[in-house]
Amino acid sequence: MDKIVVRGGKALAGNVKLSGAKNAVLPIIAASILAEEGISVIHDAPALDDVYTICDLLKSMGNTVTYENETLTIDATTLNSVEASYELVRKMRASFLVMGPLLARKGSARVALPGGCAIGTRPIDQHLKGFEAMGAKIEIGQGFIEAKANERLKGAKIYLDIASVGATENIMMAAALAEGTTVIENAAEEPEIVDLANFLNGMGAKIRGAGTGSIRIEGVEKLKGCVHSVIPDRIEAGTFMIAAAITGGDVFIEGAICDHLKPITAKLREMGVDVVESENGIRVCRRQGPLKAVDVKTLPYPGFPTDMQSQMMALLLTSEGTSIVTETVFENRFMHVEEFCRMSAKIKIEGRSAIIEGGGKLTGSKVTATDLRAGAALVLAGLVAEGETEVFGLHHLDRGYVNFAEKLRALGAQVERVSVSEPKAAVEDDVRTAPIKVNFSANFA
Ligand SMILES: CC(=O)N[C@H]1[C@@H](OP(=O)(O)OP(=O)(O)OC[C@H]2O[C@@H](n3ccc(=O)[nH]c3=O)[C@H](O)[C@@H]2O)O[C@H](CO)[C@@H](O)[C@@H]1O
Ligand SMILES: C=C(OP(=O)(O)O)C(=O)O
Repeated sequence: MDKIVVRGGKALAGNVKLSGAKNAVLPIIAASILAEEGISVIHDAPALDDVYTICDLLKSMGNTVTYENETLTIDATTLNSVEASYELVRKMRASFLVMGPLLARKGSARVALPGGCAIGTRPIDQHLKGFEAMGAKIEIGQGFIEAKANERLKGAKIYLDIASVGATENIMMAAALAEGTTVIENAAEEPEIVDLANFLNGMGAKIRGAGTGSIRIEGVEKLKGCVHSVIPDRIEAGTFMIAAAITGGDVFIEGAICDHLKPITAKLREMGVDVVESENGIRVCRRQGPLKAVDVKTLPYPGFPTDMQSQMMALLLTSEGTSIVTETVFENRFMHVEEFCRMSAKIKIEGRSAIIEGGGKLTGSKVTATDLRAGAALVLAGLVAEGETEVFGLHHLDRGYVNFAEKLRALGAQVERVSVSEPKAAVEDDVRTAPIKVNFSANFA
């Protein structure tokens, strides 16, 4: 077990290069299962624990996977199982994204129930509703969801009750090989859905409207492997934008797609931060005055992302005045508040809102990441806290950030990652959401 040790007080400066987006690469890897012919080559695949986990899952189903220099090569012609085991699905909910591709290609899938996690219950009813509308029979028992289609899936009109990212992706993948046309209404509009649609279209799918609330998929008979580059990670970009703003630094975030970052850019500007957009990245400039308090409400894209809520909260702690952060996407995504309070933060929770008294001094402390973004947010708070902050629970952070401490250090932060032996009980308590670290070279040998 490792911890990150941060000493506050340095303004960050320089250039940071983004990795590929976790939330784009995971569904793309799942979609690669749809290829009955050819090999998929996925560039800019970030070296993250979640990527290793989904690759292990693909391998457990007979696919051939290799990873070198951030490029994944997936041969799904050797697929010989339609089962996703509890051991792998429990490490990462996104494993459930193999259900749509398996069902469409093989006519059946047996996937362990993904269950809840640290940020909420996260049901999958909208995914299942979509599969059923396409003709699948669903059975749930003994901790597994079994989906079966006696014949090829049929295109259908599916209205999602919630614009769910995962349900939109799972249904889009299943519909790519279905007979006839599927229309997903109230579809999620996240950039990662557009990236997945581009990958599927590269495989031979016929998808239009990804990135809008209405996606139209004309099913095709066969899909082939293709070559694709994953989009840069907008949440990693937003995290570094806040790292710059919180320290009053000047950082260029190379590779950032400004359009994907509009809600974050808008909030930073409202707070008095100068943000310069350009074609090859985004720059957060050295700030002149104090930060202003603002209110933030998380919403599906293009609203403010829930995956940036805790990092934004860290920034608001350093602003002048009172801010209100309202979380509308997940029902339990304020677990980091207690950890911030260990650092002398003044935050009160009222229902789905957190009321933040900004401007007080943050003090270095021992804290634990409660989910992956909370891990990053605690490090950000540590960058401006008085004294030393130690952040534990890094298995969360490793799911979604490549070399976080190293990237911050290259910008001048006093951050290091060190090995510690954590108390056994603390590790066991967290087993439901803790991804088990896999030996990368061993898994991809
Ligand atoms: C791997 C990945 O891409 N993860 C992202 C994805 O998660 P994920 O795809 O799981 O998130 P969803 O968009 O599905 O969830 C949004 C809300 O809808 C609810 N819901 C979802 C599906 C369903 O069938 N029924 C239902 O009620 C969820 O409980 C949640 O409250 O989008 C989230 C919201 O932007 C992000 O925080 C995650 O980082
Ligand atoms: C909640 C997140 O991811 P996941 O859906 O994979 O748990 C996240 O990336 O912040």
